[in-house]
Amino acid sequence: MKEFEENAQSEVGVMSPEYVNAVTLVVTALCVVQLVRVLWNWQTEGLRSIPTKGSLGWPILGEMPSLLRCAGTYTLESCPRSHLAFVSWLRERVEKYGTMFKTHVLFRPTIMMTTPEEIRFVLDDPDKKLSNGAPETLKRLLGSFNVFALAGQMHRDIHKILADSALVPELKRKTPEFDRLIRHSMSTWNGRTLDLLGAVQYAFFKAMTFNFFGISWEHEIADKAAALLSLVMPGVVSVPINLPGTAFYKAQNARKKLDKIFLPIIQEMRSTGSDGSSKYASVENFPYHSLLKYEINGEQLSDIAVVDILLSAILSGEGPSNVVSIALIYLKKNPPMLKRAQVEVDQLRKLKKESGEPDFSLSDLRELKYLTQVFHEALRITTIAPGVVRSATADIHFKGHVIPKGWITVAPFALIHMDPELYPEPSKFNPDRFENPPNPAIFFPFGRGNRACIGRQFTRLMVLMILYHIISNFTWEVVNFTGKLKHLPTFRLLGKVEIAFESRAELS
Ligand code: HEM
Repeated sequence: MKEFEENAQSEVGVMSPEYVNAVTLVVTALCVVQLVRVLWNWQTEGLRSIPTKGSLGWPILGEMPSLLRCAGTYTLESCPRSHLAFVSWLRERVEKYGTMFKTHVLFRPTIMMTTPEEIRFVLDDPDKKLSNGAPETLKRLLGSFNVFALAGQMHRDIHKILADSALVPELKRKTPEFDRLIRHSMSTWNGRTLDLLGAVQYAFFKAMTFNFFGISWEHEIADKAAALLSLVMPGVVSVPINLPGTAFYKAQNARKKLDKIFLPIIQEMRSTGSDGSSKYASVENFPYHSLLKYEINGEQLSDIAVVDILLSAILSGEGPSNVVSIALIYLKKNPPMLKRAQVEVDQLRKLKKESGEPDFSLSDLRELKYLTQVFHEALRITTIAPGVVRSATADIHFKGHVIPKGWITVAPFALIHMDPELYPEPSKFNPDRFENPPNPAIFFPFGRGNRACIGRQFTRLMVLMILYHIISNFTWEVVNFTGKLKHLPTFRLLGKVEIAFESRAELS
C-alpha cells in the first residue's frame, strides 16, 4: 500500500521536500556557474586588448548608462554645455586612458578612436576589415538591403551607383526643377508664421522623391510620399516597440504605405524601358536603370530590395532641414552676419537680373562665398551625425593597439569639431573660421572614405539655394521655438521652429 502511495504521488507530480531541496540546489548552482561565466567572459573580453586601457563598465550594460545621460534634451542657449556632455564624457576617458580607449557601449565591447588620425583610419578602413554597425531599428524599418547595412563588394557597387546620381552633371540637369520646387514652396510664406523645420523637410523629401524615383514634385503622390517619409525617420531613432501609438509602430505602417507607392514605380521602370511613360514618374528622371540590372549571384535585385536601397538614401532629409533652421536662427541672433549675407545675396540677385537669367543655377554657388561659410559653420556646430560605428570583421592592428574581431569601434566627429585647439571658441557660431575651405583632415560632417555621404553635393546645393531665396526675399522673426535640441543619436531640433516671414521692404 505504501509503495502504491509513493508511486501515486510521483505519478501526480507531488514531490518530496528532499527532492525539492535538491532541485533548488542544482538550479542555484547552475545560476551561479552562469553568472561566473558571464563575469569571466566580460573580464576576458576586456583583457584581450591588453595594450588598450579603459573600462568595460557594468556587465551587459557596459558604460551605456553614463553615455545615455549625455543623450538628454538641451537648449540652444546651453549648447556649449550640451556639446560638452558627450564631448566631456569622451575627454574624461581620453585623459585617463589615452586617445584610443576601450569601453562597452551599444551592448558590444568597443574601441573608441578619438584623434583626427584615428578617425580617418576608421573612415578610410585601409585593411577593409570594418563593416557598418547599422542599428537594428534601421534594418527593421528600411529592410535588409538598406545601404547602411550593406557590406563588401555589393556595398561598394551600390554606393557608386547612388553617388553617381548625385554628382555635378546630374545635379546641374535637375537644378532648375529643384529651384522651381523651392520657389513654389515659398510662394505663400509672405505674412505667414510657419514651422520652418517641417516646411523645409517637406520640400526636401519632395526634391528627393524626384531625385531618386523620378516622381514629379507637382504630382499629388509626391505630397503623400513626403508626409509618409516624415513619419519613418522618428521611428529610426526610436526604441523599437511595435505597439500602437509608438513612433516605431507609426514608422512601420508608413513604410508599408510607401512600398505601395514606390513598388509600382520600380515595376513600371523595369517594363517601360525608355519609352518615357509611367504613371507618376518619368523614366528620364529615374537615374537607376543600372540598379535595376544589378545582379547578385546571377539574379537581379528584387523590386523590394531596390526600394530598400533608394528609401534609405532618401531618408537623410532630416539633416538638411536642421542645418537650414540653425543657420537662420544664428543669422537672426547676429545682425552683422545677417547683413553680410544679405549684401551677398542681393549682389547675386542683381547680377542675375541684369544677365536676364534670374533662375538659380549650380554655378551661382560660386558667388555665395559667405553663405558657404555659414553652411560649413552650421554643419560643424550641429555635427548632425556625431560619429559613426563600425564592426571589426577580423583583428585590426593600429598604433600598437588591437581592435579585436567582433568588437565595435566608434569614430566621434563631434569631439574633433568641438576641439578648442582646432576650432578656437568652438561653442561660438563663427562663419569666419571657414574663410578658407574646411580642412578635410579635421572636418567630417559627411564622413569620408567608402561610406562617405553621397548626398553632400545635393545638401550643399539645396541648403544654399534655400538660404539664398529666404534671405533675398524675406525678413523673419523666430516667434516660437522651444529652443530644445538633442545631440544623440543624431542632432535634431525638437518641436516646431515657428518663424514669421515678411517680404523684405527694400526689395518690394
Ligand atoms: C546635413 C545633411 C547630411 C549630413 C550631415 C549627412 C551625413 C552623413 C554621414 C556622416 C554619412 C557617413 C555615415 C558612415 O560613414 O557610416 C552619410 C552617409 C550617407 N548619406 Fe548623408 N548626410 C546628409 C544628407 C544626406 C542627403 C540629403 C542624402 C541623400 C541625397 C544622403 C545620403 C546618404 C547615404 C545614401 C549615405 C550612405 C553611404 C554609404 O554607406 O555608402 N545624406 N551621411
